[in-house]
Amino acid sequence: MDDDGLIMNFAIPDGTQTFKKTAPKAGGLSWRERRAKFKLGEGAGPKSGVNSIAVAKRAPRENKGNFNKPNRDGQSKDKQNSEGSSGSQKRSHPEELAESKKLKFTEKSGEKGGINNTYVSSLFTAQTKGPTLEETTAESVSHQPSNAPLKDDSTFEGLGLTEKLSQHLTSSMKYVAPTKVQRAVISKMIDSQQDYFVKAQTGSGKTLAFVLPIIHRLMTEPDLITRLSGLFAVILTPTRELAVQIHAVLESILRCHHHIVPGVVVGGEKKKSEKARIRKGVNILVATPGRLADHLENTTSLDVSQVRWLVLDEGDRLVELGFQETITKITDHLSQHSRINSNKWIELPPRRVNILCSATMPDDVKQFGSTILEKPEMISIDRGSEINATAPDQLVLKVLTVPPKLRLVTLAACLKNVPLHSEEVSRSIVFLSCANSVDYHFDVFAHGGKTTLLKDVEENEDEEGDEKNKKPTKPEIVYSTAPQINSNSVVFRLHGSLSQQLRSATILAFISNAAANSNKHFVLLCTDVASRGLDMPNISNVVEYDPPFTVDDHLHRIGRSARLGKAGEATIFLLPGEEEGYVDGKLRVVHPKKGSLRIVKYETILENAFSQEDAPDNKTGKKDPKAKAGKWDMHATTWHLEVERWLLENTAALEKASNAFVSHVRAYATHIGLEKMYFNVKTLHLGHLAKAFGLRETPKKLGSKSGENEGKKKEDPRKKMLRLARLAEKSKASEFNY
Ligand SMILES: Nc1ncnc2c1ncn2[C@@H]1O[C@H](COP(=O)(O)OP(=O)(O)OP(=O)(O)O)[C@@H](O)[C@H]1O
Repeated sequence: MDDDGLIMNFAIPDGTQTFKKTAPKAGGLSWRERRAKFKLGEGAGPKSGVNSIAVAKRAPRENKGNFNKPNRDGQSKDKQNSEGSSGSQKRSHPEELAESKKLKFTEKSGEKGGINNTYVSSLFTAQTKGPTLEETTAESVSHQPSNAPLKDDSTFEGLGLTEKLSQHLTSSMKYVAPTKVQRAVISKMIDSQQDYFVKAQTGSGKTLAFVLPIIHRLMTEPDLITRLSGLFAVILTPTRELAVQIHAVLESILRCHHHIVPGVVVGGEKKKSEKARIRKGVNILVATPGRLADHLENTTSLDVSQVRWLVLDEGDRLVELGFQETITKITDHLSQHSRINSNKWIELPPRRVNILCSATMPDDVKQFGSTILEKPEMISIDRGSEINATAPDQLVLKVLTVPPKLRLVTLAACLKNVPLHSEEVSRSIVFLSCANSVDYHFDVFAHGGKTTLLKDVEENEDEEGDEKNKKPTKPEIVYSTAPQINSNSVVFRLHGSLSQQLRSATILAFISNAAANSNKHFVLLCTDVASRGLDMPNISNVVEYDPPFTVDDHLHRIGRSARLGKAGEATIFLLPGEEEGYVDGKLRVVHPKKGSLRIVKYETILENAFSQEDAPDNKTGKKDPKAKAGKWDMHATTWHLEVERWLLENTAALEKASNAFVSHVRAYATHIGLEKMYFNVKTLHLGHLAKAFGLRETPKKLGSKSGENEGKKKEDPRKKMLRLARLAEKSKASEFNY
């Protein structure tokens, strides 16, 4: 087990120290110099913004009311520790005077100072380590989509599917032609009994690729198959949401042939109604592994003696999440209980066919797969090799190198910048590393907004009506308007610690295309629980706010956009320094198309978003009297100060911020060994990072509580390392990812 970073991660920071860097420091210009160059036209930014640096130097008095102390102070880096004095706040924003007392701002130099030894550091400080990556200035190139339906004369019927099924696909479901992976898999599976690995890019239609040949064979069986005929196919998925989604796909395809019945069993609270459904009979069962194993053990009516297909969808994720043991248990059970009789159901495969499917297929997954699959054939549609997976060609990835302090405000800016569509909903997905961080950031954007509770949107009972869903003890929020983004945004959250009812209600509300939602921007904050297989409409942008744990996770996350030939965009946040090496080291390999990876300056994003603060308010049509044209950096600072102020006034929110920060750092420490050269917890500037959580100092609980270990025997370092590694591994599956 790789211990790198784990022990260091739990060292106690004092809020002022920066960790000794093990890798060379990033060079590059200071924020001020870059900004000045940018404004002089050496960058590509628009001219609307006023050069606050130049203004500051020419007319310090004019800028006295500016929160942005670094601008005012010119080059004296060491004296730039304050967002603004109470006097300065009074001038630009009178109502903030009272607040400023609460904020205990200090003008003292250095990082410490102020009442209770608190300090407020500026967002835009010159000492911030700046990005070194060169901005991409070349014209952006657009590429032909690599995951679209085929444009040659391929048809579903031409692949051998029945006329009834093909017509249903084209007429009712409006699927004109198959995709590459569908052509390859359907033509093979339609009459073979071979096992397959299927690897194809995200959004290329893999679900239909394995589902259609199964349905076709069940439909064409001479003896009519009905729900009473038995269970013939099992599809396993790593998440409940994906299972529910695949079940919905099956239901819509089977509208053309009602005799075949699909079912779904997932973790949650409806075991009794699941049992009832199984008892009535299902022919294709979609399940999460744990839940299926449970039913195999406890539901006597679940007869698996006729199972002819086992599909492991997102197979690599199933392995990563440690489901191998459960899956092995399931396959052993299936094998032991198999009673396939070749005289019955003569058109179905005479043995169980196994398929493992994903956009990424690391070696260990293939190894594990080979223990279940028998002499499998690999069907790989990726333009890369069998080993390397790539992003869809048409997807554009924007890389933003953002100094730690500016992360939160830059995220807000990204979300503010998403264009709205008068006819439909725009959607963004923001990936964070852990559940605590999702909850906290939800509150950041939602505070002051109007919330919608679960009881307002949930369905009252299961379709069988034999089990009422348990009511949560306290009201759960499904979504909220997000005034901290703008008046058109609505924010949602999804992670594994939420109740299943809330998770389902959230997905349903997020993908709703109700007319009333036109011109709205839906933002889903989530962990990697939403990174696999979920197919959601109109995702304008996927934001990887926290870096992925592996480059495969990156491909799956961004794959929520640019699906089935549609254009798509993703943005990844990196920190200046070692993280920038991730671009050439990993990202360019999986985004090989020229111009598909673009380095973008965070200043451009901030300027676009916060210059808008000068625009008339959508509702009132009036301009904000406080606004100063083009002073995006000041507006950005004000936005961030509002967050800090809210935290100071709200102890529960402050506690959440602190927990989120701690979980975030711990999650960061779990990056895989191979990628630790880019994501090394030892190189994080914790103080600056805390600022991006609205905190003025690093939470003490990151390390052990003071005095906690006094008098205790010093733990053997090797044992400690192993203990912490085990702890991190354990929590990885629950707290961080799932
Ligand atoms: N031939 C087709 N024509 C039109 N739309 C299709 C076709 N096949 C699939 N789709 C649609 O394309 C979308 C993506 O399909 P699917 O979810 O199966 O992709 P995937 O390859 O499994 O992606 P991921 O790797 O992210 O799980 C779905 O909305 C699906 O309904």
